[in-house]
Amino acid sequence: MYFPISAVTGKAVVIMGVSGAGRSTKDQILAKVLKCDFLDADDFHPQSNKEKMRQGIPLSDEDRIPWLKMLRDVLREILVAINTAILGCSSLQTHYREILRSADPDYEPGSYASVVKFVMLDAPAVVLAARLEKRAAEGKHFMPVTLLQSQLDLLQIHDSKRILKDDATLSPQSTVNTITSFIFPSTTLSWSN
Ligand SMILES: Nc1ncnc2c1ncn2[C@@H]1O[C@H](COP(=O)(O)OP(=O)(O)O)[C@@H](O)[C@H]1O
Ligand SMILES: O=C(O)[C@H](O)[C@@H](O)[C@H](O)[C@H](O)COP(=O)(O)O
Repeated sequence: MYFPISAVTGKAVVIMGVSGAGRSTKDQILAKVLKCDFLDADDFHPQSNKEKMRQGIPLSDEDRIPWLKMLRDVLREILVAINTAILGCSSLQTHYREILRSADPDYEPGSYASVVKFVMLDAPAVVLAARLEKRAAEGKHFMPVTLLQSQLDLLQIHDSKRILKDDATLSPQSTVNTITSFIFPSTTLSWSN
């Protein structure tokens, strides 16, 4: 199927939200459909951060900021190479998102005018808790359900006009369609593989 490369160059989309919102699931589908790089922020956490979360201790700014700066640097390399990336990252606070927005070398702090865009996956806490419990019971993940409340408490979306909200209870295909038409309006999607 025809896929216009020019429609998806030099952009980054961060799929944000609390644990269990479905970031990893949807990012992977989105990156496949858009044929672009996919990054999972969890892969960039130092072992100490993962161990902390495994023990049910929420991360602090001191834990998150070096991790976010590393993600910013990786995104910047992609943007400078005029490529596109989808990043799944909690990005719970406004100042965390500012670090990621500054991956755009032209970004003026506080302006929100960055090629790094945010989409928040939003779901009721009861849905999130059920997903995390199921995932943990399957032994698939280090993140315990007991950390969900701390994530919800930390979630700050004062800049919500700059964030596309998406209903995380809908199917991944529906989310991908919403995100694609918002961020890459001229893109022809290929669902073939
Ligand atoms: N739209 C959805 N409907 C039902 N279950 C979902 C949906 N999205 C994700 N899940 C399930 O919820 C759990 C958490 O999803 P995941 O993508 O790992 O979330 P996150 O990366 O945001 O923590 C996984 O077990 C996944 O299979
Ligand atoms: O900022 C944080 O506190 C973490 O990044 C956190 O938000 C993230 O959810 C965990 O790393 C588990 O992530 P997943 O549930 O997506 O694997």
